[in-house]
Amino acid sequence: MPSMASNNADHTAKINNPNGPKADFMARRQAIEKHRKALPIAVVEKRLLEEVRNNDVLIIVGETGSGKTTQLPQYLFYGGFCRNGGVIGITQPRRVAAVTVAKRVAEECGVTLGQKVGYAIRFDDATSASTRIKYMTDGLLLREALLDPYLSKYSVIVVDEAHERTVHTDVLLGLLKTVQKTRSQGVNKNVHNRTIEAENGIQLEKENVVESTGIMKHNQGKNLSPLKLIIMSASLDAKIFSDYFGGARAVHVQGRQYPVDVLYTHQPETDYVDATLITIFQIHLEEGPGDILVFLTGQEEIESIERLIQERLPKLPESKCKLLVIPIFASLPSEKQMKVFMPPPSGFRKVILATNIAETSVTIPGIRYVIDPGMVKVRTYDASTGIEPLIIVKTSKAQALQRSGRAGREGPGKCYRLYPENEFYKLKASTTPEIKRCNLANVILQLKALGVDDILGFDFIEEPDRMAIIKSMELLFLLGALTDGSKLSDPVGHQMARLPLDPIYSKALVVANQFNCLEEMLIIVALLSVESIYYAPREKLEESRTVLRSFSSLEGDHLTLLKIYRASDEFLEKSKLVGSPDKAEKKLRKWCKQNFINSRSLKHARDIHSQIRRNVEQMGLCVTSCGDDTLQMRRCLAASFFLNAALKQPDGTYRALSSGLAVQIHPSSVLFRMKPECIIFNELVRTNQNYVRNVSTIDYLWLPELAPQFYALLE
Ligand SMILES: Nc1ncnc2c1ncn2[C@@H]1O[C@H](COP(=O)(O)OP(=O)(O)OP(=O)(O)O)[C@@H](O)[C@H]1O
Repeated sequence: MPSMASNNADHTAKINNPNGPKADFMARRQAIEKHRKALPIAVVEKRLLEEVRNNDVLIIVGETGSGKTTQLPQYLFYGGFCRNGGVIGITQPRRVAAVTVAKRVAEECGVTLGQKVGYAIRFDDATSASTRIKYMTDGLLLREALLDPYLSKYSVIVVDEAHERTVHTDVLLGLLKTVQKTRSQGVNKNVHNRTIEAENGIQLEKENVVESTGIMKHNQGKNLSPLKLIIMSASLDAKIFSDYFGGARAVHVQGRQYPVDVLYTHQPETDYVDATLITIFQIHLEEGPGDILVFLTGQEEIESIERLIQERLPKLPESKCKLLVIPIFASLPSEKQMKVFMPPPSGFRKVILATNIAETSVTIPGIRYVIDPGMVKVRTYDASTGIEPLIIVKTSKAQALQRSGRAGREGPGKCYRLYPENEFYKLKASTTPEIKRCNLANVILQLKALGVDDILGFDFIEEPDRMAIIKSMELLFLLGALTDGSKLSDPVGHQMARLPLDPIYSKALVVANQFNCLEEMLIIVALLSVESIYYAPREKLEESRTVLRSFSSLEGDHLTLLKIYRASDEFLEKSKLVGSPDKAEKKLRKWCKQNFINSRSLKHARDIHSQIRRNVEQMGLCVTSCGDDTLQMRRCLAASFFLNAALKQPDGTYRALSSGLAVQIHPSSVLFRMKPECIIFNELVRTNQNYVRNVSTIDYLWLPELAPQFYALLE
């Protein structure tokens, strides 16, 4: 039976070579070289280098798959841009792209990953002193700027996939604009003991910064070279970026490697999940070899389609090959995410069910067919209520182009858009920048930590809503992160800025330290940071409720979550005593299934837990436990989440105290039937009703006692 894996030219080199592994290696290198030379960007290599030499800021727009992400950094390296030890930094909006592209480029350069070519993402640094081409997330580069405000080790920074306009990309652009200006003026010649208020309000040369960071000390008196800045994408409105950088030059790289045939439905689909399933099976039964990539909106949808495929597969007419379904979404542990990049076993066709995590930059070997239902889940923010609902909306044209661009990377491909063609033309050209639709508390915290005092005066590429800035500042003030003078408070604000969490959760950890229940809060925050850890198939709903009752705490969902986590931890530790770690993990997955727990979400929460535990320990906080004192724990929850308190009304519904919204306890909560007088909650779900999830019961009188800064204002 022929392998359905791919028609990848590179794969051919993997076939066992009778002349041994060395010949295999040579054949693969030759295939890679041939492939590189055939990329559309290869013919403009010299011109691009000239453009970078002549322009401090360059915008590059080129078709998906033309070779921007993998090739340009190599051209720059060989073009002499690392000559004085400078590093070429390339930012990506997503971790998975940073990792996989770095791996590919290391392979193309014939070097070990982490040497000349490396990557750095949060909690995972595969770079060394010899790294010259460094892929990283945009968020990571922002964190680097906290330690090294000049980004002094970089000679070139490439902001890739800028069209995504993540909040990190937007803030980074503002920061880079200032850093570039400062570096080109060479003001750093007399770095120490001076404070220069640069444009954007960033204090680049504060004495305390110089004193407090080794990197800055190292740079004292050193003449930093100018910084080159490149902004790249396949689907970018170059004008916005060009205007922002004072009329920066934009160049277009023409041509794509392989054609992608785009197909549309005749009619709008009423049920896109069902239409997706039908399309998967149709391709599988009727089309030639090649793997399938499907874009879905989130973990729950992916898991439900995964189940439906497995259910319907046996009923299909016999096909030449079998289907191997592999999910990929952000909260999946990274070793599981990497599975999508591996070739399937012989005789299998891969179907990858992905969120928009696989939408940009990545090349998944073997993909020939893309299914795009045209929907995406986005977080929004309502500044008037402070609510951040996740909603499912239509993609933009830019996203649709990126999605189709995941096919046609190793040969001609097909993209099935599950909507009529005229709908495509009605889509928004690009996605609304995240900064215009998100809670800005985290951004403000980071900007403050960078020394930007005047947030309203910061030169954003597109201004966020003033109201959203003010509301987010208010929130930070109420959380104690800002002083009356709007400076980062000491130590709370500084501690919060160091934690890679939503500010409310960062504050909860700081508060828990004071309540002596940091051990418990670390677990709770980790569990609140993942999608639901419960998993109950519809047909087993009653059974799951009975099983889960054994973990229920009458005091609420937070303590219930804590019990589940501890029970799973105890089970895992016991299993490790009698078997290998792998076997213990396997047993834990079985335990999860029996207890209707989503083992993927639990694993993700365990990873987050160990990461944030390391963070707080590095910050010098002491991880102590309040033991069985659940009263203390609930007081700590009230002190942490006081902004999300709600009071029972005579009709049995609740009124959220900060927004005034009428809400109800979600049926999945352990408090759904009990209906206590006063609650705090962590999530608001908007369907036809406003439901609150992750709820605990508290005493109303605790609120003015533990959060007088807010409840005194309400009086
Ligand atoms: N991990 C990989 N495995 C196999 N081939 C790869 C890999 N990464 C890249 N390629 C090949 O290199 C080509 C260029 O990829 P690259 O990511 O540089 O393009 P791009 O122009 O940046 O695309 P996009 O705009 O979609 O990010 C791909 O089309 C593919 O043929």
